[in-house]
Amino acid sequence: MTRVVDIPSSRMSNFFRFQRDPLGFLVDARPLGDVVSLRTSSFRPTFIVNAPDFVQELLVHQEDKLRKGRSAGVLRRTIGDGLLTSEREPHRRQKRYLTPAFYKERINAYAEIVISETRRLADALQDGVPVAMHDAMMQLTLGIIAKTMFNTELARDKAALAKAVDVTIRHTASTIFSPVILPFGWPTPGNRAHRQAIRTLDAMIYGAIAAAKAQPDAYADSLLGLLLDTRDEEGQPIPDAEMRDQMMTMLLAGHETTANALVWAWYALERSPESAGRLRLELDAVRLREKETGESLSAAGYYREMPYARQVVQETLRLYPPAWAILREADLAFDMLGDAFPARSSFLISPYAIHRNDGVFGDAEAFRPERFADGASGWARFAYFPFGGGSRGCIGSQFAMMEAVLILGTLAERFDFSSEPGQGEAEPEPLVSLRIKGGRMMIPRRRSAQAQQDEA
Ligand code: HEM
Repeated sequence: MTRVVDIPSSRMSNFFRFQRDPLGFLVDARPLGDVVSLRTSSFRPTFIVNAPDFVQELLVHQEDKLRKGRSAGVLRRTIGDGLLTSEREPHRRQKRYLTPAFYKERINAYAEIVISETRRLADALQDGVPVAMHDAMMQLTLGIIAKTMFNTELARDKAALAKAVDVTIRHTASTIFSPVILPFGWPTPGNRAHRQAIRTLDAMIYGAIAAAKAQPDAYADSLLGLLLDTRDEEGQPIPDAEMRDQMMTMLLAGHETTANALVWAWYALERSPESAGRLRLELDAVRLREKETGESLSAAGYYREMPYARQVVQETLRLYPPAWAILREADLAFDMLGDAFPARSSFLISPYAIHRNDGVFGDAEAFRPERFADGASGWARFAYFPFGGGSRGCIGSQFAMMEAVLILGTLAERFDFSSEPGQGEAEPEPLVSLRIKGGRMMIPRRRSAQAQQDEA
Protein backbone atom coordinates (compact mmCIF):
# COMPACT_ATOMS: atom_id res chain seq x y z
CA MET A 1 0.00 0.00 0.00
CA THR A 2 1.26 3.44 -0.85
CA ARG A 3 2.50 5.68 1.96
CA VAL A 4 2.19 8.82 -0.16
CA VAL A 5 -0.95 10.90 0.41
CA ASP A 6 -2.22 13.89 -1.54
CA ILE A 7 -2.61 17.12 0.37
CA PRO A 8 -6.36 17.93 0.46
CA SER A 9 -6.02 21.72 -0.04
CA SER A 10 -5.66 23.40 -3.43
CA ARG A 11 -2.31 24.27 -5.01
CA MET A 12 -3.04 27.95 -4.80
CA SER A 13 -3.93 27.93 -1.11
CA ASN A 14 -0.86 25.76 -0.32
CA PHE A 15 1.34 28.23 -2.12
CA PHE A 16 0.02 31.27 -0.26
CA ARG A 17 -0.02 29.52 3.09
CA PHE A 18 3.59 28.39 2.65
CA GLN A 19 4.72 31.88 1.65
CA ARG A 20 2.95 33.40 4.66
CA ASP A 21 3.75 30.81 7.32
CA PRO A 22 6.07 28.01 6.21
CA LEU A 23 6.45 26.51 9.68
CA GLY A 24 2.70 26.42 10.36
CA PHE A 25 2.19 24.82 6.96
CA LEU A 26 4.79 22.12 7.62
CA VAL A 27 3.55 21.39 11.15
CA ASP A 28 0.00 20.99 9.86
CA ALA A 29 1.17 18.75 7.02
CA ARG A 30 3.00 16.34 9.34
CA PRO A 31 -0.02 14.40 10.64
CA LEU A 32 -1.43 14.07 7.10
CA GLY A 33 0.88 11.19 6.20
CA ASP A 34 4.37 9.74 5.93
CA VAL A 35 4.96 11.51 2.63
CA VAL A 36 2.63 14.29 1.50
CA SER A 37 2.35 15.11 -2.17
CA LEU A 38 1.69 18.81 -2.80
CA ARG A 39 0.16 17.88 -6.17
CA THR A 40 2.35 20.44 -7.90
CA SER A 41 3.10 20.30 -11.62
CA SER A 42 4.39 17.11 -13.18
CA PHE A 43 7.39 19.21 -14.17
CA ARG A 44 8.49 19.54 -10.53
CA PRO A 45 6.47 17.17 -8.29
CA THR A 46 7.01 18.26 -4.69
CA PHE A 47 6.73 16.15 -1.53
CA ILE A 48 6.89 16.88 2.18
CA VAL A 49 8.62 13.98 3.89
CA ASN A 50 7.49 13.28 7.46
CA ALA A 51 8.32 9.67 8.34
CA PRO A 52 11.80 9.04 9.78
CA ASP A 53 12.39 5.97 7.60
CA PHE A 54 11.77 8.01 4.44
CA VAL A 55 14.11 10.71 5.77
CA GLN A 56 16.74 8.03 6.24
CA GLU A 57 16.22 6.80 2.68
CA LEU A 58 16.72 10.31 1.29
CA LEU A 59 19.64 11.39 3.46
CA VAL A 60 21.47 8.08 3.75
CA HIS A 61 20.43 5.00 1.79
CA GLN A 62 19.58 6.66 -1.52
CA GLU A 63 21.59 9.84 -1.23
CA ASP A 64 23.51 9.04 -4.43
CA LYS A 65 20.26 9.58 -6.38
CA LEU A 66 19.68 13.05 -4.93
CA ARG A 67 21.16 16.51 -5.18
CA LYS A 68 20.72 19.72 -3.27
CA GLY A 69 19.63 21.38 -6.53
CA ARG A 70 17.96 24.76 -6.51
CA SER A 71 18.69 25.64 -2.86
CA ALA A 72 22.41 25.07 -3.41
CA GLY A 73 22.21 27.18 -6.57
CA VAL A 74 20.99 30.15 -4.54
CA LEU A 75 23.53 29.63 -1.75
CA ARG A 76 26.28 29.36 -4.38
CA ARG A 77 25.82 33.06 -5.16
CA THR A 78 27.39 33.81 -1.79
CA ILE A 79 29.51 30.86 -0.77
CA GLY A 80 30.52 29.57 -4.19
CA ASP A 81 31.40 25.89 -4.50
CA GLY A 82 32.26 25.11 -0.90
CA LEU A 83 31.42 21.95 1.05
CA LEU A 84 27.78 22.94 1.64
CA THR A 85 26.97 23.46 -2.04
CA SER A 86 29.26 21.16 -4.04
CA GLU A 87 27.91 17.82 -5.28
CA ARG A 88 29.24 14.32 -6.10
CA GLU A 89 33.01 13.95 -6.65
CA PRO A 90 34.02 17.56 -5.84
CA HIS A 91 32.07 17.21 -2.58
CA ARG A 92 33.82 13.94 -1.70
CA ARG A 93 37.23 15.47 -2.47
CA GLN A 94 36.53 18.58 -0.38
CA LYS A 95 35.21 16.57 2.54
CA ARG A 96 38.42 14.50 2.56
CA TYR A 97 40.64 17.53 2.99
CA LEU A 98 38.33 19.46 5.37
CA THR A 99 37.53 16.68 7.85
CA PRO A 100 40.84 16.92 9.80
CA ALA A 101 39.86 20.46 10.87
CA PHE A 102 37.12 18.81 12.95
CA TYR A 103 39.14 16.04 14.62
CA LYS A 104 38.73 15.75 18.37
CA GLU A 105 42.07 17.31 19.30
CA ARG A 106 41.28 20.31 17.10
CA ILE A 107 37.88 20.72 18.71
CA ASN A 108 39.48 20.60 22.16
CA ALA A 109 41.81 23.42 21.12
CA TYR A 110 38.88 25.44 19.71
CA ALA A 111 37.12 24.97 23.08
CA GLU A 112 39.71 27.16 24.82
CA ILE A 113 39.02 29.93 22.30
CA VAL A 114 35.26 29.58 22.82
CA ILE A 115 35.68 30.14 26.55
CA SER A 116 38.04 33.09 26.24
CA GLU A 117 35.82 34.84 23.66
CA THR A 118 32.73 34.23 25.81
CA ARG A 119 34.45 35.59 28.91
CA ARG A 120 35.21 38.73 26.95
CA LEU A 121 31.50 39.14 26.27
CA ALA A 122 30.63 38.38 29.91
CA ASP A 123 33.09 41.09 31.04
CA ALA A 124 31.39 43.60 28.76
CA LEU A 125 27.83 42.84 29.94
CA GLN A 126 26.50 45.16 32.61
CA ASP A 127 24.14 44.18 35.34
CA GLY A 128 20.63 45.36 34.45
CA VAL A 129 21.58 46.90 31.08
CA PRO A 130 19.49 45.30 28.30
CA VAL A 131 21.32 43.52 25.52
CA ALA A 132 20.11 42.66 22.01
CA MET A 133 20.60 38.93 22.41
CA HIS A 134 20.54 38.00 18.72
CA ASP A 135 23.23 40.58 17.88
CA ALA A 136 25.31 39.61 20.90
CA MET A 137 25.23 35.87 20.05
CA MET A 138 25.86 36.53 16.34
CA GLN A 139 28.90 38.67 17.05
CA LEU A 140 30.19 36.19 19.60
CA THR A 141 29.93 33.16 17.30
CA LEU A 142 31.25 35.19 14.34
CA GLY A 143 34.32 36.12 16.41
CA ILE A 144 34.73 32.46 17.43
CA ILE A 145 34.49 31.07 13.91
CA ALA A 146 36.99 33.64 12.61
CA LYS A 147 39.45 32.89 15.43
CA THR A 148 39.12 29.09 15.40
CA MET A 149 38.94 28.54 11.66
CA PHE A 150 41.05 31.44 10.29
CA ASN A 151 43.09 32.48 13.33
CA THR A 152 41.81 36.00 12.66
CA GLU A 153 40.74 38.58 15.25
CA LEU A 154 37.70 40.54 14.16
CA ALA A 155 37.68 43.03 17.00
CA ARG A 156 37.58 46.13 14.80
CA ASP A 157 35.28 45.01 11.97
CA LYS A 158 32.97 42.67 13.84
CA ALA A 159 29.88 44.91 13.68
CA ALA A 160 30.36 45.65 9.94
CA LEU A 161 30.87 41.96 9.16
CA ALA A 162 27.85 40.97 11.23
CA LYS A 163 25.79 43.50 9.26
CA ALA A 164 27.07 42.06 5.97
CA VAL A 165 26.18 38.55 7.13
CA ASP A 166 22.68 39.72 8.02
CA VAL A 167 22.10 41.30 4.60
CA THR A 168 23.39 38.14 2.93
CA ILE A 169 21.17 35.83 4.98
CA ARG A 170 18.00 37.87 4.49
CA HIS A 171 18.46 38.14 0.74
CA THR A 172 19.38 34.46 0.38
CA ALA A 173 16.37 33.31 2.42
CA SER A 174 13.93 35.44 0.45
CA THR A 175 15.37 34.07 -2.81
CA ILE A 176 15.43 30.35 -1.89
CA PHE A 177 11.68 30.13 -1.35
CA SER A 178 10.66 32.70 -3.93
CA PRO A 179 8.70 31.32 -6.91
CA VAL A 180 10.81 33.41 -9.33
CA ILE A 181 14.55 33.75 -8.98
CA LEU A 182 15.88 36.87 -10.67
CA PRO A 183 19.42 36.66 -12.09
CA PHE A 184 21.98 37.81 -9.52
CA GLY A 185 23.44 40.22 -12.09
CA TRP A 186 20.25 42.30 -12.21
CA PRO A 187 20.68 45.63 -10.41
CA THR A 188 17.69 45.27 -8.04
CA PRO A 189 18.20 46.99 -4.63
CA GLY A 190 18.30 43.55 -2.95
CA ASN A 191 20.95 42.19 -5.35
CA ARG A 192 23.03 45.35 -5.03
CA ALA A 193 23.02 45.25 -1.22
CA HIS A 194 23.81 41.54 -1.30
CA ARG A 195 26.77 42.02 -3.64
CA GLN A 196 28.12 44.82 -1.45
CA ALA A 197 27.82 42.54 1.60
CA ILE A 198 29.74 39.81 -0.23
CA ARG A 199 32.50 42.33 -1.02
CA THR A 200 32.78 43.19 2.70
CA LEU A 201 33.07 39.51 3.65
CA ASP A 202 35.49 38.80 0.77
CA ALA A 203 37.79 41.60 1.95
CA MET A 204 38.13 39.93 5.35
CA ILE A 205 38.59 36.46 3.84
CA TYR A 206 41.16 37.41 1.20
CA GLY A 207 42.94 39.50 3.86
CA ALA A 208 43.21 36.39 6.05
CA ILE A 209 44.48 34.27 3.13
CA ALA A 210 47.19 36.86 2.34
CA ALA A 211 48.22 37.09 6.01
CA ALA A 212 48.41 33.29 6.27
CA LYS A 213 50.55 33.01 3.14
CA ALA A 214 52.94 35.61 4.54
CA GLN A 215 53.25 33.83 7.89
CA PRO A 216 52.12 30.22 7.49
CA ASP A 217 53.43 28.99 10.86
CA ALA A 218 51.07 31.28 12.74
CA TYR A 219 48.10 29.63 11.02
CA ALA A 220 49.24 26.02 11.25
CA ASP A 221 46.52 25.01 13.75
CA SER A 222 43.57 26.58 11.91
CA LEU A 223 41.39 25.46 9.03
CA LEU A 224 43.13 28.11 6.95
CA GLY A 225 46.50 26.51 7.71
CA LEU A 226 45.06 23.14 6.69
CA LEU A 227 43.80 24.60 3.39
CA LEU A 228 47.24 26.11 2.69
CA ASP A 229 48.94 22.76 3.30
CA THR A 230 46.53 20.68 1.19
CA ARG A 231 47.79 19.35 -2.16
CA ASP A 232 45.83 17.53 -4.86
CA GLU A 233 47.00 14.32 -6.61
CA GLU A 234 49.27 16.36 -8.89
CA GLY A 235 50.80 18.12 -5.89
CA GLN A 236 49.03 21.40 -6.67
CA PRO A 237 47.82 23.70 -3.86
CA ILE A 238 44.16 24.68 -3.51
CA PRO A 239 43.48 27.79 -5.61
CA ASP A 240 42.67 30.97 -3.65
CA ALA A 241 39.11 31.04 -5.06
CA GLU A 242 38.42 27.55 -3.66
CA MET A 243 39.95 28.50 -0.31
CA ARG A 244 37.71 31.54 -0.29
CA ASP A 245 34.62 29.39 -0.96
CA GLN A 246 35.45 27.03 1.90
CA MET A 247 36.09 29.90 4.28
CA MET A 248 32.89 31.69 3.29
CA THR A 249 31.03 28.39 3.76
CA MET A 250 32.40 27.84 7.26
CA LEU A 251 31.82 31.47 8.14
CA LEU A 252 28.16 31.40 7.15
CA ALA A 253 27.22 27.78 7.95
CA GLY A 254 29.22 27.87 11.16
CA HIS A 255 28.00 30.81 13.15
CA GLU A 256 24.41 31.89 12.49
CA THR A 257 23.06 28.42 13.23
CA THR A 258 24.79 28.25 16.61
CA ALA A 259 23.92 31.87 17.46
CA ASN A 260 20.23 31.29 16.76
CA ALA A 261 20.20 28.09 18.81
CA LEU A 262 21.67 30.04 21.74
CA VAL A 263 19.10 32.84 21.56
CA TRP A 264 16.37 30.20 21.63
CA ALA A 265 18.09 28.48 24.55
CA TRP A 266 18.10 31.69 26.63
CA TYR A 267 14.46 32.23 25.77
CA ALA A 268 13.49 28.65 26.64
CA LEU A 269 15.40 28.74 29.92
CA GLU A 270 13.65 31.93 30.95
CA ARG A 271 10.31 30.23 30.38
CA SER A 272 11.35 27.08 32.19
CA PRO A 273 12.64 28.18 35.62
CA GLU A 274 13.01 24.56 36.68
CA SER A 275 15.47 23.85 33.85
CA ALA A 276 17.32 27.11 34.51
CA GLY A 277 17.60 26.16 38.19
CA ARG A 278 18.97 22.70 37.36
CA LEU A 279 21.49 24.24 34.99
CA ARG A 280 22.71 26.67 37.66
CA LEU A 281 23.05 23.80 40.16
CA GLU A 282 25.19 21.87 37.69
CA LEU A 283 27.40 24.85 36.94
CA ASP A 284 27.91 25.71 40.61
CA ALA A 285 28.71 22.09 41.46
CA VAL A 286 31.41 22.01 38.76
CA ARG A 287 33.10 25.10 40.18
CA LEU A 288 32.77 23.81 43.74
CA ARG A 289 34.50 20.56 42.78
CA GLU A 290 37.26 22.58 41.14
CA LYS A 291 37.75 24.55 44.36
CA GLU A 292 37.78 21.42 46.48
CA THR A 293 40.29 19.58 44.32
CA GLY A 294 42.39 22.68 43.60
CA GLU A 295 42.52 21.71 39.91
CA SER A 296 41.09 24.01 37.28
CA LEU A 297 39.36 22.30 34.39
CA SER A 298 40.44 22.62 30.76
CA ALA A 299 37.71 23.84 28.41
CA ALA A 300 37.20 20.28 27.16
CA GLY A 301 37.02 19.06 30.76
CA TYR A 302 34.44 21.73 31.58
CA TYR A 303 32.37 20.53 28.62
CA ARG A 304 32.46 16.94 29.87
CA GLU A 305 31.29 18.03 33.32
CA MET A 306 28.08 19.59 32.02
CA PRO A 307 25.68 16.83 30.94
CA TYR A 308 22.62 18.89 31.78
CA ALA A 309 23.82 21.87 29.74
CA ARG A 310 24.20 19.45 26.83
CA GLN A 311 20.63 18.28 27.32
CA VAL A 312 19.48 21.91 27.32
CA VAL A 313 21.18 22.43 23.96
CA GLN A 314 19.80 19.15 22.53
CA GLU A 315 16.28 20.06 23.61
CA THR A 316 16.66 23.55 22.15
CA LEU A 317 17.76 22.00 18.85
CA ARG A 318 14.70 19.76 18.96
CA LEU A 319 12.14 22.52 19.42
CA TYR A 320 13.97 25.22 17.46
CA PRO A 321 16.22 23.44 14.96
CA PRO A 322 18.23 26.16 13.17
CA ALA A 323 18.16 24.08 9.97
CA TRP A 324 14.36 24.02 9.90
CA ALA A 325 14.16 22.62 6.34
CA ILE A 326 16.42 20.30 4.38
CA LEU A 327 15.85 20.15 0.63
CA ARG A 328 16.69 17.48 -1.93
CA GLU A 329 15.94 16.90 -5.62
CA ALA A 330 16.04 13.77 -7.77
CA ASP A 331 17.02 13.96 -11.45
CA LEU A 332 15.64 10.54 -12.32
CA ALA A 333 12.63 8.46 -11.27
CA PHE A 334 13.33 6.11 -8.36
CA ASP A 335 11.63 3.90 -5.76
CA MET A 336 11.60 4.45 -2.02
CA LEU A 337 10.18 1.94 0.47
CA GLY A 338 7.75 0.57 -2.11
CA ASP A 339 6.59 3.91 -3.57
CA ALA A 340 7.63 5.26 -6.97
CA PHE A 341 8.77 8.87 -7.32
CA PRO A 342 8.94 10.52 -10.73
CA ALA A 343 11.93 12.25 -12.31
CA ARG A 344 12.57 15.83 -11.04
CA SER A 345 10.87 15.15 -7.71
CA SER A 346 11.60 17.72 -5.00
CA PHE A 347 11.61 16.79 -1.32
CA LEU A 348 11.19 19.04 1.68
CA ILE A 349 12.22 17.52 5.01
CA SER A 350 11.51 19.63 8.07
CA PRO A 351 13.27 18.81 11.33
CA TYR A 352 11.08 21.55 12.87
CA ALA A 353 7.85 19.67 12.08
CA ILE A 354 9.22 16.15 12.62
CA HIS A 355 10.70 17.08 16.02
CA ARG A 356 7.23 18.13 17.20
CA ASN A 357 5.62 14.74 16.89
CA ASP A 358 3.69 13.98 20.10
CA GLY A 359 3.62 10.31 19.19
CA VAL A 360 7.40 10.19 19.47
CA PHE A 361 8.22 12.81 22.08
CA GLY A 362 5.06 12.94 24.24
CA ASP A 363 4.06 16.53 25.06
CA ALA A 364 6.36 17.54 22.24
CA GLU A 365 5.73 21.27 22.60
CA ALA A 366 7.11 21.28 26.16
CA PHE A 367 10.76 22.23 26.78
CA ARG A 368 12.10 19.30 28.79
CA PRO A 369 15.88 18.79 28.52
CA GLU A 370 15.62 15.62 30.65
CA ARG A 371 14.30 13.77 27.60
CA PHE A 372 17.91 13.55 26.51
CA ALA A 373 19.22 12.16 29.82
CA ASP A 374 19.81 8.79 28.11
CA GLY A 375 21.08 10.29 24.86
CA ALA A 376 18.83 10.30 21.82
CA SER A 377 18.75 6.54 21.54
CA GLY A 378 15.11 5.81 22.35
CA TRP A 379 13.76 7.18 19.07
CA ALA A 380 13.93 6.12 15.44
CA ARG A 381 17.19 7.36 13.90
CA PHE A 382 15.62 10.23 11.98
CA ALA A 383 12.97 11.25 14.51
CA TYR A 384 15.58 13.70 15.86
CA PHE A 385 18.20 15.05 13.44
CA PRO A 386 19.10 18.72 13.97
CA PHE A 387 22.38 18.17 12.11
CA GLY A 388 20.93 16.25 9.15
CA GLY A 389 22.64 12.97 8.32
CA GLY A 390 24.45 10.83 5.78
CA SER A 391 27.45 12.10 3.86
CA ARG A 392 25.86 15.59 3.70
CA GLY A 393 25.33 15.76 7.45
CA CYS A 394 26.83 18.68 9.36
CA ILE A 395 30.62 18.55 9.46
CA GLY A 396 30.58 21.00 12.37
CA SER A 397 28.09 19.16 14.61
CA GLN A 398 30.56 18.25 17.39
CA PHE A 399 32.10 21.69 17.25
CA ALA A 400 28.66 23.32 17.40
CA MET A 401 27.56 21.23 20.40
CA MET A 402 30.75 21.99 22.25
CA GLU A 403 30.53 25.67 21.39
CA ALA A 404 26.89 26.10 22.38
CA VAL A 405 27.34 24.24 25.68
CA LEU A 406 30.46 26.20 26.65
CA ILE A 407 28.86 29.54 25.81
CA LEU A 408 25.74 28.62 27.73
CA GLY A 409 27.74 27.46 30.75
CA THR A 410 30.18 30.37 30.79
CA LEU A 411 27.44 32.99 30.61
CA ALA A 412 24.86 31.26 32.82
CA GLU A 413 27.48 30.85 35.51
CA ARG A 414 27.67 34.62 35.83
CA PHE A 415 24.26 35.89 34.69
CA ASP A 416 20.56 35.16 34.60
CA PHE A 417 18.82 36.57 31.55
CA SER A 418 15.23 37.72 31.38
CA SER A 419 13.34 39.32 28.51
CA GLU A 420 12.79 43.02 28.62
CA PRO A 421 9.06 43.44 29.39
CA GLY A 422 6.56 44.09 26.61
CA GLN A 423 7.96 41.73 23.96
CA GLY A 424 5.38 38.95 24.20
CA GLU A 425 5.99 35.41 23.02
CA ALA A 426 8.88 34.84 20.65
CA GLU A 427 7.81 34.27 17.06
CA PRO A 428 9.99 31.99 14.95
CA GLU A 429 11.29 33.49 11.72
CA PRO A 430 12.43 30.83 9.25
CA LEU A 431 15.18 32.49 7.23
CA VAL A 432 18.15 30.37 6.12
CA SER A 433 18.24 29.38 9.78
CA LEU A 434 15.47 29.69 12.38
CA ARG A 435 15.57 32.99 14.27
CA ILE A 436 13.46 34.79 16.82
CA LYS A 437 11.63 37.42 14.79
CA GLY A 438 12.90 40.88 15.69
CA GLY A 439 15.56 39.38 17.97
CA ARG A 440 15.15 39.50 21.75
CA MET A 441 16.12 42.22 24.19
CA MET A 442 17.24 40.56 27.40
CA ILE A 443 18.36 41.92 30.74
CA PRO A 444 21.42 40.30 32.32
CA ARG A 445 21.39 40.02 36.12
CA ARG A 446 24.72 39.26 37.69
CA ARG A 447 24.29 36.13 39.79
CA SER A 448 26.61 37.10 42.59
CA ALA A 449 24.71 40.38 43.02
CA GLN A 450 21.47 38.42 43.11
CA ALA A 451 22.82 36.00 45.68
CA GLN A 452 23.88 38.94 47.81
CA GLN A 453 20.39 40.37 47.48
CA ASP A 454 18.89 37.04 48.49
CA GLU A 455 21.11 36.87 51.56
CA ALA A 456 20.21 40.41 52.51
C1 HEM B 1 23.71 24.38 15.98
C2 HEM B 1 24.50 24.55 14.96
C3 HEM B 1 24.37 23.87 13.63
C4 HEM B 1 23.30 23.23 13.05
C5 HEM B 1 21.91 23.03 13.63
C6 HEM B 1 23.73 22.76 11.76
C7 HEM B 1 22.93 22.02 10.90
C8 HEM B 1 23.36 21.52 9.69
C9 HEM B 1 22.57 20.67 8.83
C10 HEM B 1 21.15 20.19 9.09
C11 HEM B 1 23.32 20.37 7.75
C12 HEM B 1 22.91 19.49 6.57
C13 HEM B 1 22.21 20.28 5.49
C14 HEM B 1 21.69 19.39 4.37
O1 HEM B 1 21.68 18.18 4.48
O2 HEM B 1 21.25 19.95 3.36
C15 HEM B 1 24.60 21.04 7.90
C16 HEM B 1 25.62 21.00 6.99
C17 HEM B 1 26.80 21.69 7.15
N1 HEM B 1 27.22 22.39 8.26
FE1 HEM B 1 26.18 22.67 9.96
N2 HEM B 1 25.03 23.12 11.57
C18 HEM B 1 25.47 23.79 12.69
C19 HEM B 1 26.73 24.28 12.92
C20 HEM B 1 27.78 24.22 12.03
C21 HEM B 1 29.12 24.66 12.30
C22 HEM B 1 29.62 25.22 13.63
C23 HEM B 1 29.85 24.49 11.14
C24 HEM B 1 31.29 24.78 10.83
C25 HEM B 1 32.18 25.20 11.66
C26 HEM B 1 28.93 23.93 10.16
C27 HEM B 1 29.27 23.64 8.86
C28 HEM B 1 28.47 22.91 8.00
C29 HEM B 1 28.88 22.52 6.66
C30 HEM B 1 30.19 22.90 5.98
C31 HEM B 1 27.84 21.74 6.14
C32 HEM B 1 27.81 21.04 4.77
C33 HEM B 1 28.31 19.61 4.97
C34 HEM B 1 28.31 18.79 3.70
O3 HEM B 1 27.46 18.99 2.82
O4 HEM B 1 29.17 17.90 3.61
N3 HEM B 1 27.70 23.76 10.74
N4 HEM B 1 24.59 21.72 9.10
